[in-house]
Parts: sequence; structure tokens; C-alpha cells
Amino acid sequence: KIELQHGAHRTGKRTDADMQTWRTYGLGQFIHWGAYSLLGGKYNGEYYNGAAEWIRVWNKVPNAVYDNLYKQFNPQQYNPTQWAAMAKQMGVKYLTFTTKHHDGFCLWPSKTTSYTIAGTPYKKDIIKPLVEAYTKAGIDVYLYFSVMDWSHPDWRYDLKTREDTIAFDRFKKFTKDQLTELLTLYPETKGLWFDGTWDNSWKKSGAFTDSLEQYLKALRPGLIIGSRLRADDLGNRHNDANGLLMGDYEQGWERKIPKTYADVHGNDWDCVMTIPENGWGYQEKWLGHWKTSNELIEMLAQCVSLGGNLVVNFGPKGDGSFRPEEMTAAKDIGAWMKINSNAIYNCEYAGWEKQDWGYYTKRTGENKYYMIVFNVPVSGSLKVQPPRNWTVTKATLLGDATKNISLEKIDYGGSFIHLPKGFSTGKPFVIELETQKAT
Ligand SMILES: C#C[C@@H]1N[C@@H](C)[C@@H](O)[C@H]1O
Repeated sequence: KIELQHGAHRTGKRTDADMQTWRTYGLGQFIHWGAYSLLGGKYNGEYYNGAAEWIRVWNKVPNAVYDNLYKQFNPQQYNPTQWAAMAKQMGVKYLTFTTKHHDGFCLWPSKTTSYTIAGTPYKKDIIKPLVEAYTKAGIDVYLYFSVMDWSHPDWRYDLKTREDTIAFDRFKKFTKDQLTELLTLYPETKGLWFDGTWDNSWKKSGAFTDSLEQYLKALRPGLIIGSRLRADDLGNRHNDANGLLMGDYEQGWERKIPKTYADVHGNDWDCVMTIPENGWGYQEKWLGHWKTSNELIEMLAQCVSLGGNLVVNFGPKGDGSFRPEEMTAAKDIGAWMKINSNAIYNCEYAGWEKQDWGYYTKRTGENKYYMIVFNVPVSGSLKVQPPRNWTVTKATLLGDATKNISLEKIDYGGSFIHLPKGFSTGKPFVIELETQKAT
């Protein structure tokens, strides 16, 4: 065991009520919105072949041009109540929203810089009405905050000289001041989603990241902060030098999903996922493959079946409207959740032997299991192999209990669920299993 001052201060999961609620969410929404949304990944008729919110690093966009974009930010179609209604219909339980991305543009009227929404034609605070609308809709709000800030003169990628250290000390105070503003102005915030913490300057600031986390949690008791904030004494991120998670949940699953339960190492975790292959801010021309609604539903099932949540990203246009593909995804997922959300909300890893037809989830605290089926075998029979001395006593198709699916117990343990001839719903479906353990 390596002696650390600023490693993990807790082993195992957080067990308080706020974290228990976080565990029940299943489905979340990410929204990336900012100055980059005005360009949509395009400049002078040319498309940037990377994530649109990173277009400032593209040498075809002069920094002076990018850094003055905010003076055109005037989203007349911004309607937080409508945004919240769309998220509610989709079945989202939490929102993560970009208050400041890497470019440093603040969507709240910060007093720490002039590079804020107050300096735009729109003038008004974006965050407050959004937090209010989503909270009113029963959706918990988490605020995304990028530590890396390309606009700030004291930002440093590394600390090589005394001057670097003096400048970065000023930057750390600026960061703490901005975070204090966010938690003071928006006390409903349930958590902070940190990004832009991969550079050496931050890795060398382990003590500061530790004290910052403690300060923020004292300011807002119950606050949930993932593993992307901290660095330990030796510059390790996410897990400290002893392999212990520094954060309330594992925040490394960006555009990737764990393959097995072993991959999550007993941590809470969520996966943040783009609908296109890459690109979080509005991208006029989506790069590569766009995930269909069924693919997103399968990712949701995969995440919940391994004890995590899935957070689907939306990138509104500069005017505050959503693109049709995102509206369709929200509608389709919402329609599916309307019938099947019992297999997603308040569910956890089932621990049963994975079968080819899809994924199991288990309702927390109950002997109720769910089969989320994506692949019906040619036999039309779905194999269920619970652990020894567990038996399935009842199987019900969610949304259409009349469909006569039959349950056949197998002598050597387990069961088959026979679907009626020609059964097809054309989309994933859920079978609820009631079970009991042989005494
Ligand atoms: C890299 C990177 C950032 N992390 C994702 C959550 C997006 O904000 C992307 O720009």
C-alpha cells in the first residue's frame, strides 16, 4: 500500500440517499451548448473533421474569430421548458449541462470574466431557467464544468517554471471562484461533471484537487462528483496509486461501454454517449455512423445490465433548436421507455448467466428480474439460466400481458420461455420474471 495524502478517502460505494438516487436513474441526457454551436463544425464553407466543440483548435479558424463568436450568440429559439418537456417525454431522470466548455465561454453571468452570456446579444442567464425547468419536470440537474480553459491567460498545460506555477495558482483560484458561483446561483444542482483535467498542470495539483472537492462538498452537502476531478499525490487520475477510485462514480466511460461486470470493478459508473460516432456540440454534418434509436436502447440496456447509467448527448444549434435526428431519438426512446421503464429505473446488475437474446436487469431490493430481448432465436424460445436453486415462477411480457408466452421449466435447472409463433414486435421487448429461491 502506497502512503498517499490525496488519494481516495473512501473505499467502496457511497451509501447515502443522494447516491442511492443517482443509482436508480438508468437514463440521462447530456447537452453541449456554447459558442461552438454557432459554427456547427463548419467554417468558411469547410467542415472540421473532428468534434465540433473542438473547432477552435482547427488552424482554419483564427482564435480571434472564434473568441468573438459569442457576440453573435442570441438563441431566440431557446425554450428551457420545451427542452425539459422533451427530456421528460424521453424518460430522462438526470441532465448534465455544459456551463463552460474548454473554450471558456460561460453560459452564466460570471463575475470572474467578461467572456460570458452577459456579453452576448442574448444577455440573460441560460442556466437558471434551465435548472428551474428541469427540476420542475422532476429531472435532476448536474452541471458540466471544463477545468481546462483556453481563454484564460493563466491556464497552463504544464508547470515547468516558477512563472507557470504562479500563473496556475491564480488560475486555480479563478476556477474555485467560478465553481462557488455555480453552486451559489444554482443550489438545486445535484452534482458537478468535470472535464478537461487530463493535462500535467492538473495532474501536478493533486492536493488542490482534493481540497477543492472537499470545499465544494462542504458548500453543497450531498454533491455528487465523478472520478474526473481528482489527481492523487503522484498524478494518477480516476484511480489512485493503490487502485482506489477517487470520486463518487467512475467517469471514464466516454463513448464506450464496459464489456463485463468485472470491468466496472464494483464502482458506480455512467457512460456518456454521442448519437453520431463523435462530436458533442452541434455538428451540421454528423461524422460517420449515427446510432439508430434501437442501438441507443440497446446501449441503455447494456449499461443498466452492468449496474450503470447511460447519458445520451444532444447538441442544440446556436439558435436553441434541436436537429430532427435528436428529436426522433428522444421520441423513440420515450415510446420504448413508456412500456419498458420498469426494466431500467431502480434496476441493477442481475448476476445471471448472459444469454444471446439480450440483457438481464434486476429490480433493486426485489426478486424481480427483467429480460431485455434484442435477438429472438430461430427456435422462438428464450433460455433462462438463473443461479442454482433459483426458479422462475412467472414470466410476463411488458406492455402486452395478454401475449401468451409460456414458461417451461427444465429438469437440469433453468427454464425456456416460448414465444407465440411468428412473434415479432420489430423492436426490443421486455419480459418480467418473478422468481423464488428454493429454501
Ligand atoms: C475530449 C473531450 C470532451 N469530453 C466530452 C464529454 C466532450 O465535452 C468533449 O469535448
